Amino acid sequence: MLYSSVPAHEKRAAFRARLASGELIRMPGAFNPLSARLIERKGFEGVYISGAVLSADLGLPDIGLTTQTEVAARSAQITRMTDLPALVDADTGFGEPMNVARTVQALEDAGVAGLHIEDQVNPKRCGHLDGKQVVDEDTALKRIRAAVDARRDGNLLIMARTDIRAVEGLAAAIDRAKALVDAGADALFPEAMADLSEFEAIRAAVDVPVLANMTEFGKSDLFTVDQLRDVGVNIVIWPVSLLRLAMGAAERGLDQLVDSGTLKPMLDDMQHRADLYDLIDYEGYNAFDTSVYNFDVRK
Ligand SMILES: C[C@](O)(C(=O)O)[C@H](CC(=O)O)C(=O)O
Ligand SMILES: [Mg+2]
Repeated sequence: MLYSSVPAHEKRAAFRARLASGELIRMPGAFNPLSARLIERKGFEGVYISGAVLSADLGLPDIGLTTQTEVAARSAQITRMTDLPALVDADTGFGEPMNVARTVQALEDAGVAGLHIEDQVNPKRCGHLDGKQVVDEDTALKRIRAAVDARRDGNLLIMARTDIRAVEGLAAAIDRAKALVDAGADALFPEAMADLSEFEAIRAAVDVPVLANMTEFGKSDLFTVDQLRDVGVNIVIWPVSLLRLAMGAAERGLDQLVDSGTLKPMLDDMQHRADLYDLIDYEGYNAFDTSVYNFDVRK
C-alpha cells in the first residue's frame, strides 16, 4: 500500500550486489508509475526511466527540452511504486559540470538506483537518429567526474553513456569507453551498437557492467536476452517498448470505436478493472479503512 517500503539506499545496494553476481539485469522502461509495478510483478530485475518516454508523454521531441526538475519528479513517482532498482536517463546532465552535480543529487533524492549521463552535445537527440554530435573527451570526462563526486550514497550507480560509435566509429567508442571508466564511471552504456560483435568489443575493453539498449526501430538489431548474456552484457533496457505497445493498443481501440461505435469486442484486450485494482492494491487500503473496497469488480 502507498507503495515501496524499501528505502532507496537498500535498492541501490541490492542493485550493486546483483550486478556483482554477474546476473543479467532486465529493465523494461516504465512508461508511467503504475507500469513499474507491473514490471515488478512480472519478475523483472529493474525498471528503466526513459527520457524519450517522458518527453513523448508530454508531447515533446526528445531533444533536451525536458528539465531536470521534470525528470526528478517523474523518477520519484516511479521509484515510489516499486521495490526494484530504477535506472534513469539523465540525458547530458542538464548543463555544465556543476549542473550535472546538482542533477545527480536531485535524482538521488528521487530514489533512483542509478543514472546515465551521455556525451552528446546539447541540444541532444535520440541516440538512434542520424546527425548526432558528441562533445570532446575532456568535456565528457568532466561530466562523469562531477557526477561521481556529487553522489552522497556511494552505491548510486553512475553510468556513462557514449554516443560516439555512430559519429566516429567503433575504435573511437572503445577509446572513449576506457576513458570514461578511468574517470570513475561505474558502468557503461555504449549507444547504437551495430551488432553483437560490437558489444563484445566494448565488453572486452572495460571491466565495468555494460548496458545494451534494445530500443525498437533504431540502429541496433533486437537481440534476445540470451544473445546479449552470451556476449557478456550485464543490463538490458527496452526503454520505450511499453509506451509503444500501449499507444499501439490505444490506436487500435480508437479505430474500433470510430468504426463500430463500441469497444465491446475489445474487452479481452483491456486490463480488467479487477486486475487494475489488484495492481493498485485496493485491498491493502481496505485494511486501513474497510469502507474502501466493499464492492465486487468481477461480476
Ligand atoms: C534510451 C533513450 O535515451 C531513452 O530516452 O529512452 C533513447 C531511446 C529511443 O529514443 O529509442 C535513445 O536515445 O536511445
Ligand atoms: Mg534518452
